[in-house]
Amino acid sequence: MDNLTKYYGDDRGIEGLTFTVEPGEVFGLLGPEGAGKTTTVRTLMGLQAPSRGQASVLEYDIGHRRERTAMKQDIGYLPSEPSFDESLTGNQLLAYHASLKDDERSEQLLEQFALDSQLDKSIRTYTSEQRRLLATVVAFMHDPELVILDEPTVGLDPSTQEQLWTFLDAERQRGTTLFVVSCSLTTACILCDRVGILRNGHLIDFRASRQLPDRGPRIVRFVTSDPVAPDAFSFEHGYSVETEHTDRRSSDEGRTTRTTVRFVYAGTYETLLEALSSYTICDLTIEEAPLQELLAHWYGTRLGKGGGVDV
Ligand SMILES: Nc1ncnc2c1ncn2[C@@H]1O[C@H](COP(=O)(O)OP(=O)(O)OP(=O)(O)O)[C@@H](O)[C@H]1O
Repeated sequence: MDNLTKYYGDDRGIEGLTFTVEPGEVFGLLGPEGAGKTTTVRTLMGLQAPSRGQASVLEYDIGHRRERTAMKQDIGYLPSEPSFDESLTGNQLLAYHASLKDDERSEQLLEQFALDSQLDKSIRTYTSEQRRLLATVVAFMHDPELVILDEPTVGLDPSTQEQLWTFLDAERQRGTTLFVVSCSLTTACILCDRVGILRNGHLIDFRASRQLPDRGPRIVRFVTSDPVAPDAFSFEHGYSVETEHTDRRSSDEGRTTRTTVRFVYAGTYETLLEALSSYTICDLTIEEAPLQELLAHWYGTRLGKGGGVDV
């Protein structure tokens, strides 16, 4: 991409994106909601014209209609929300795609994703997981050199997510180039060799996988009746620690103080559980932190929609 820019009227989608994804690389374009990820994919796929700049996908210049058409047959594309003609069966859909771009491995992929028994049924009857896996088969069936994946694991249950990560990791080992667009740091940490951070339409940084945590950070929130020292959760991989004390009436008519501790944590669960084990825990939740939390930590600012600075 060379200075790839897309404006919607006066609204900026992306501006000045310049970078190259190397053959065989798994590259992650990571950004919060509204940062410009979908704009980048839609522009690369030739679904909308750039306002300025240019890009080549494999050897195809996206500025030329014929080259865009040839490019779409050569690469694989997994949209974030695959849509199909619901009246078709899985077999009919695959036959249609095979007629457009060849079929070298759908049989193997269908077996791997346990979809082979579904193929005579209409897509209308598929679960959302089965639809996503069917779209994955369509994206990889012609054994493309490059696959563009838009939010590949959003909305999948944990076991299907795991299955897709394993599949994509095997694809990496086969040498397929993957361009993964995601707002999930966990997906980026697990899959990518390198990520580009998109914020407010600008690419602000690149990080190699060794500069990423092992997993996406979690928000840990727990409530304890024990006193908590102010620096108790200043771990190497913990940050944004907040504590709040509340006074409660207890059952024996006395009063108890409870402390709620919330922090963002990107270390191992063993270290976390060891730190928590010295407290009487009244309540505990651990959930994936939004990407904004990590970007705020890395770049020292609170980020709003699109990754812009919240003021
Ligand atoms: N069709 C459109 N018309 C006007 N503005 C748009 C259009 N599509 C996107 N934008 C704007 O461009 C910016 C980037 O949006 P984009 O959808 O590319 O971000 P994103 O990172 O994909 O976000 P999300 O994760 O929510 O899909 C946002 O400010 C958005 O409001």
